[in-house]
Amino acid sequence: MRIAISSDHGGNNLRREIMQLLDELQISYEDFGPQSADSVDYPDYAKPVSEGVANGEFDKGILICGTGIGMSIAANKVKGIRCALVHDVFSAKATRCHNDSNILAMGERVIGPGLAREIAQTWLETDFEGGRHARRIEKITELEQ
Ligand SMILES: O=C(CO)[C@H](O)[C@H](O)[C@H](O)COP(=O)(O)O
Repeated sequence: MRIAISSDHGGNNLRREIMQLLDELQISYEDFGPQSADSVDYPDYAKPVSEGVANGEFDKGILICGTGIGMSIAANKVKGIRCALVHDVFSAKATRCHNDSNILAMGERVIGPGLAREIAQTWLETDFEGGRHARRIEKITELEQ
């Protein structure tokens, strides 16, 4: 599994925490920054991760900003992206099982690093269930046309 990850300035610390988790889990990833604490615009950092997942260069993406909201809105503008904004473990599991979400968004100003790590690990390790959920994903895809 290959992961693309980025944040804005509001998500820098949590992004580093999640990259540490990916190292621990021996999951390979590409870090799209930012590399400084300067204020940046989250759509600029959502773009390479979302496009990389949409074009198949990466299997999944992780986006972090202050709330996760801006990142998730931006990511979901890219065709083929199903970005889930998640701040609890139940939803992390459910969005993989039911929505086959391919990007996880979280907010550094919303949850602490311990919960964020648990959410990310659950999301990374949970498979899509298919079945009735596949039919619904097809209908989401139709909305993109
Ligand atoms: O997009 C967001 C809100 O939906 C993110 O939380 C951003 O990180 C936030 O807007 C950045 O705010 P700042 O005041 O410029 O740090």
